[in-house]
Formats: sequence, structure tokens, C-alpha cells
Amino acid sequence: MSPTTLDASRFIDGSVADRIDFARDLVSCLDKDGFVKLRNHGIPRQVIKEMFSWAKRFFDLSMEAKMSCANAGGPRPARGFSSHEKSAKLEPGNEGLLDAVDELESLNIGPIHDTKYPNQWIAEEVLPSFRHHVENYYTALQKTANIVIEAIELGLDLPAGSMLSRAFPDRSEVRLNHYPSISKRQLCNKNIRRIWPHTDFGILSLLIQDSEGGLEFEDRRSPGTFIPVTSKDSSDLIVNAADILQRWTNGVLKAGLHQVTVPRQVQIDGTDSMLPPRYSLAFFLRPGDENSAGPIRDFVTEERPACYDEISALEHLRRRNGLVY
Ligand SMILES: O=C(O)CCC(=O)C(=O)O
Ligand SMILES: [Fe+2]
Repeated sequence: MSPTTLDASRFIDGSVADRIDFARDLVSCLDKDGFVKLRNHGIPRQVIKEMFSWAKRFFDLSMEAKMSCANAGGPRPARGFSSHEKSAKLEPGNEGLLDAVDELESLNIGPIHDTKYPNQWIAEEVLPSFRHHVENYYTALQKTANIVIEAIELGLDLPAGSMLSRAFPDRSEVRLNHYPSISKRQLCNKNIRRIWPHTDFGILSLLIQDSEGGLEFEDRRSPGTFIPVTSKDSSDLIVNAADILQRWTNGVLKAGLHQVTVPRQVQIDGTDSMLPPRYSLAFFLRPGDENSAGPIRDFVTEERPACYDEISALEHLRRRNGLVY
């Protein structure tokens, strides 16, 4: 069963009672699955449609053009274009898969005014208005993430601001993903996935996938097995709990493990067709470097001592990347 869909207008426009009900539902879904889908989340359908179309236009550029804004790589947050990420190798459980390659290319965009890790943009004349649209998308998703955090605080009975003050100022990321067309047989091959199982590094992720599908989340009642995230409406916002939310809540809300693979309906049709290309729009809510990634005091009790140490978000990222910078 796909994750539950909740109507976010109950929180955004609702009465005090509606807001509390929504907040409780949200937390209970995250607790159950690590994943939930939101409808009426305030990001206009048109904006989503346009963002998919910008992503397509960007990835359709020549490799040479895309490489003009290449991610420098190395021990720093990703900024710019990367192809065939190999991050999955670092995931616990994937260590044996030395040839594991994620079949995708992506563009990572950090905060608009980030001077420490500045964005890498394609020249304006190559793709006029692209930057403007992506920056607007970043700002819109950042606002939505703020609302989701506010609802999680309420649903967990935390004093208002306990999480928001740890999330902001943030160093979030928009990531546009493109999974090229690939033969089904190739993708079913043991060492290829569109994305290997992983949890996201930040606080939470807000994802929109196109109608091709293929995103799957772990069934917590049967670890190691995955359930497709399906949507009738491709403007649904898929929310998943990420590592820092797990740390803040001292393990109460666990990060949702997920992967992208051959959609189930395509797996069973038996032919070796080509899978169409797939696009997704991710927003990773990430705290600023100095913000805490340790457990919030409300979650640490005598019966439940701290499972995580008190470190900064930057230190968490260093550990997660397995890199020192
Ligand atoms: O493309 C998707 O559906 C998932 C992307 C993802 O998991 C990621 O970028 O971390
Ligand atoms: Fe992810």
C-alpha cells in the first residue's frame, strides 16, 4: 500500500482543531512508514508542471553545456550538475556492491545567497530564465518545508519553535533528477538501480515524481522489502523523514529508506522494453552548519537515554559523506 495521502489545507487554512488533527495524522504516518503524501500543499500545479518542463530542458542540453556547471565534487555539499552518482556505495548494507551505480544525472541547487558553497549555474544565454524559475521553486519549497516542520512540532506536542529554530537558517537543496531511458533488462541486472536504497541526509525531503513511477519505500513491517509510492495525482508532495529528524527525535521518528527501480507494472509485463526517461524534483530541508543535529531534550529521558551524540549539522554531514572538510 502506497503511503497515506493527507490534505494539507487542514493545516494551512484549518481551525485550531483541524490543525491539531492534521498534525497528529502527519506524525502517525511518519511513524508508521517514514513517508506520507500531501495534497493541497500550496505549491500550484502549474508551478510543478513548469518545473518538470525546465528540468527536461536542462537535461536535454548537450553534455558539454551541462558540464559547464559541473559539481566540483570533493568534500563539500553538491552544487551544480553531476552524472552517475555513486553515493549508494556508502550506504550501510550496500557496501558489498562495489560496482553499484545509480543510473541518474542531477542538478543540485543550494540557498540562493550561499557564499560558502555558491551555486553553479548554466549561462543565462544558454537557458534563459532557468535560474529565476529554479530559485523561485527553492523559495516556495522552503516555505512548504517550514509548514511541515511546524505541523510535526505540533503533532509531537513540542513547544512551538523547537524544531524550526534548529532548522533555520537552513542550508537546503533543490535537486532535479533525470533518470535516462534504460533497458528493463539492464536495470533488473543485479548491480543497477535507478537509485539504490538510502535515507536522505537532511531533516526531511519533499519530493515530486513524474507519472513514470518507480519510487519505493521500505515496508517497516517486513524490513528489506519495498512498497511502490504511487499517486493518482503527480502533483502530490511526497514527504519523507530523513536522518536529522531521526536524530532530533532520538529515534522516535525514523528516516524512511527508499529506492528507485523498475515500476511494478512494467516488471510484470514480461517484455524487455526500454523504460522511458524519468524526472523528479526533490527538496532536501537541511539545517545550517552550526545548528544542532543532536536529540531535542524533550526526547531524552531516563527510560530513553540519548541514542545520538550532540553534534552540529556540519559534523553530521561530514560523517554521512564519510569525508572530512
Ligand atoms: O527520484 C526519486 O523519486 C527519488 C530521488 C531520491 O531519492 C533522492 O534524490 O535522494
Ligand atoms: Fe532520496
